[in-house]
Amino acid sequence: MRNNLFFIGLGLIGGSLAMAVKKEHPSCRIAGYDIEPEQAQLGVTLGVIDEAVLSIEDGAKHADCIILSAPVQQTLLIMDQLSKMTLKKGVIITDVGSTKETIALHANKIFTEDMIFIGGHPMAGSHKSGVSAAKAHLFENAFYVLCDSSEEHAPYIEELKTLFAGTKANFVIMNPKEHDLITGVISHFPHIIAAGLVHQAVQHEEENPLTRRLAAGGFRDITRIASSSPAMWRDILLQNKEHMLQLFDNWLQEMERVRDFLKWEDSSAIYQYFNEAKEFRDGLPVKQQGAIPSFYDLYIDVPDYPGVISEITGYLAKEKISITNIRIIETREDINGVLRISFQREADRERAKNCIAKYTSYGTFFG
Ligand SMILES: NC(=O)c1ccc[n+]([C@@H]2O[C@H](COP(=O)([O-])OP(=O)(O)OC[C@H]3O[C@@H](n4cnc5c(N)ncnc54)[C@H](O)[C@@H]3O)[C@@H](O)[C@H]2O)c1
Ligand SMILES: O=C(O)C(=O)C[C@]1(C(=O)O)C=C[C@@H](O)C=C1
Repeated sequence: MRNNLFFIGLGLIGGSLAMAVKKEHPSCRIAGYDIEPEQAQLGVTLGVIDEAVLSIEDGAKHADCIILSAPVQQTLLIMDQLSKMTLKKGVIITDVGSTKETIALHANKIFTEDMIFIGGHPMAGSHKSGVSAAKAHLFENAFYVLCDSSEEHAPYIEELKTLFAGTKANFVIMNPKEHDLITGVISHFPHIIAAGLVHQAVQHEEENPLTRRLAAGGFRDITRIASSSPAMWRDILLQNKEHMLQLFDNWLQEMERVRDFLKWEDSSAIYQYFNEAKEFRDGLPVKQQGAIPSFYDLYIDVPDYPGVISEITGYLAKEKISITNIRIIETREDINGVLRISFQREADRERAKNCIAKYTSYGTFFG
């Protein structure tokens, strides 16, 4: 068992992985380095890591396994630094980056055979950044891609899976190029669209100041990911440039196609367009996170009075039930509002339903 772990870049993903490791293997000693030392220090305060080190060299020389969890362009630079250091023979080096091909090619070029590089990508996350947002269960049921199919590395891959067993993720081996193409479609390009929709609203706001205030459920849902870290997404796009450029061409054609349906008032084509999308979307697995994290929603019929949100969250806090999101869907004078609370796990939603029934007479239903 590899007992000394070293995380470089201690934000949402590094922190979450460190917590999952510690939960499964309490005897592991986890050190962390972050270019912003207060992040690593916060990691110690929050119990995410055991020790914050002040340089990469300090943490790397004793490590049995090094985890690179910084934005992907930074990962390349950190790899360069590691390749020039004296590390433990047979050290496993892995990363968590959202892109895999450039990193894999770089590792092949610079690491000696005593440095075992296995590229990785736990495919769940959030628009939040920083170690304070880290959660041990972030990757539960998500896919955890490992990009290494070499026979010689098979035993090391097994070691890594054992080390990361606390993530409760589903490990899959994938070719880096294939990984970048698929994640380009279902993760990277959608982030461009979300940011694009926000830019469109900003332009409209100049002429119609009500735009921001009217931005309701649909706009908020589809643009949630526009709140993600700009540095992280800049790096991802730069590393997945070729696939992204192709996806831009496909997207422009797709928008032309639907634009024509509308231009010619082809109502059956418009219906078909939405219906096909709905069928695919409705068919996505809901109990598995995959790259699209599932949120388990609970709707609560609540009276419309100031303080109702804190009443409900108070009951949930009493029973230590964590929520990921909360929103009033509809509030009008004199009628009930509907409060939507999202949970990361189905079990939490079930507990919340029972909790609300215990303390109130408000109706609840699942979304
Ligand atoms: N956020 C997600 O949803 C998600 C999901 C899966 C994978 N990833 C990947 O995980 C990695 C980290 O993303 P995150 O969401 O944890 O971001 P984050 O911003 O929460 O954390 C990244 C941390 O890396 C630090 N850092 C930056 N440059 C560094 C350097 N040169 N040396 C040391 N530390 C450095 C930052 O200060 C920050 O604390 C990225 O490569 C990203 O592509 C993100
Ligand atoms: O849930 C989110 O906010 C995410 O953006 C998570 C998300 C994704 O696109 O699904 C983002 C990047 C990752 O590499 C993996 C997961």
